[in-house]
Amino acid sequence: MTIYFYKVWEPYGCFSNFSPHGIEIRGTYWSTVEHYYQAQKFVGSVDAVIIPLISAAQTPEQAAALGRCSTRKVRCDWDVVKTEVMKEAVLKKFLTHAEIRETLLTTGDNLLVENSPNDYFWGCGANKTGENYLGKILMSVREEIRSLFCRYQ
Ligand SMILES: Nc1nc(O)c(N)c(N[C@@H]2O[C@H](COP(=O)(O)O)[C@@H](O)[C@H]2O)n1
Repeated sequence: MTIYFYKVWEPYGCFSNFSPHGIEIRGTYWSTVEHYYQAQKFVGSVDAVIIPLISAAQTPEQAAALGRCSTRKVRCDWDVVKTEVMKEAVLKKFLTHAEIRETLLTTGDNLLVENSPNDYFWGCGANKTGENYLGKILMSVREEIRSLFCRYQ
């Protein structure tokens, strides 16, 4: 079976990076994975000044809008590091919050797919042919958590 998720208020909404589950990474707290991910785009870039603004954004939608500003310069290695950045943050989210960790584990070996109609990298896109990197990361985090917590095996 395939489990599709996208919006926070829909089934399995806790798998979205926009879900309200904070993470602490290297001593800094981020309200959502999306806040962290968007801010990392500017580490070491000439536009690093935007990082505290992204961090302070009231919502993940606002954080994403700031991070997607086309006039800002993203770090030059972003395409190389972005999946690792995402993996670290998603793993931290599920290690931090026990209730959503249980939800992730209850999905067993089902395929997880971010049903984003316009994102063919992190999601499956409108025609379901996208790369689904967020789903792939969630499944690898599920595997890692299974071996760490030794349950549902
Ligand atoms: N829940 C949700 N709402 C949206 O509007 C979205 N676009 C997404 N997808 C997430 O967006 C992030 C990718 O951002 P960039 O395009 O790299 O700026 C990533 O977290 C997707 O999972 N989700």
